[in-house]
Amino acid sequence: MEPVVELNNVSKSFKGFTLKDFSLTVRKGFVHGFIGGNGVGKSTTIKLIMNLLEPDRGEVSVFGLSYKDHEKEIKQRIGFVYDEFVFYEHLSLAEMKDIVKRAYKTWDDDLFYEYVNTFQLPLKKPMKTFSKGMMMKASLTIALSHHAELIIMDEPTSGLDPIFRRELLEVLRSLMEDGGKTIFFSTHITTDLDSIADYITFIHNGEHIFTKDLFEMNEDYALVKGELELLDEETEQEFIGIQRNSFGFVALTDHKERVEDVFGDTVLIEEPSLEDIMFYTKKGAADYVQLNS
Ligand SMILES: Nc1ncnc2c1ncn2[C@@H]1O[C@H](COP(=O)(O)OP(=O)(O)OP(=O)(O)O)[C@@H](O)[C@H]1O
Repeated sequence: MEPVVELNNVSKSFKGFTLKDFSLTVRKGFVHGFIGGNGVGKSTTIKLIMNLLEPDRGEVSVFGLSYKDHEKEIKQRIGFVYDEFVFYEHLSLAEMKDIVKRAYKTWDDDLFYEYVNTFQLPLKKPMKTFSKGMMMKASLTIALSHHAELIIMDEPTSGLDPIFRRELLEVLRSLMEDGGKTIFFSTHITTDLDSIADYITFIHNGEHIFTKDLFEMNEDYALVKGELELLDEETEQEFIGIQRNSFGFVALTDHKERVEDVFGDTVLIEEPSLEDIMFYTKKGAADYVQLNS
């Protein structure tokens, strides 16, 4: 499958934080969710993809092109939705549109007004009067009005109410119906991804933990609950992370069938949420560091 974004062993350091040898492929035609806790490097990665930051090491390419020689072309083909206020506050949306449209060869006024209608946005009011949800809608409207092939969004749903989050997911879903488009977005609201993402990348403390197909994740991962006596050095190997309490243990595995064979009906097997997968994967990594330090 054609890669739209490729990061190859990219590193970027700030005081107290390093994105380490980060590699990532975002494939054309899919929705790719980027998950991780606060301050783990999601925005840094997105800024590297957008060429808003330069890597210390490694390579970034978008549409198979490098920013060094093709910055303008790449930016023409991306719709970017950022989590911070990027517009001039005193302008109205109509005024903002007139400024932004000059930058894009493929700007489409009809499409712009269609989104303004869908989102019921005021065209003439200064944008400084917009609520956070309205700002996000305005930002999305601008990002979608030039027929971008790749939509990149940094935390588009954070701080938004559930109704708007659902509306946004609907817009993204209908965008994907046209085919040929790719969406990459970061979030820490993992339930938003369950219904829409094809691939998930999990980042923790600047490290790429995994990129997986969501469908395969649902097939392979399981949350296992049982009594503490079932755990020993050998059976513990079956799990990515284990949490013990006075009633027993809860653990995550990524080879459900094998665990079913090993434990039979002595354990309860449930479908994990993405949040469970993040929690136990992080826990497993922390326990591993503790055991080996
Ligand atoms: N320009 C910068 N200069 C110095 N430190 C930075 C800079 N940008 C980010 N950092 C630090 O790098 C770390 C990762 O930040 P980043 O914004 O990428 O995290 P994030 O996963 O997007 O977090 P959140 O979900 O909280 O927005 C943080 O510790 C942050 O303080």
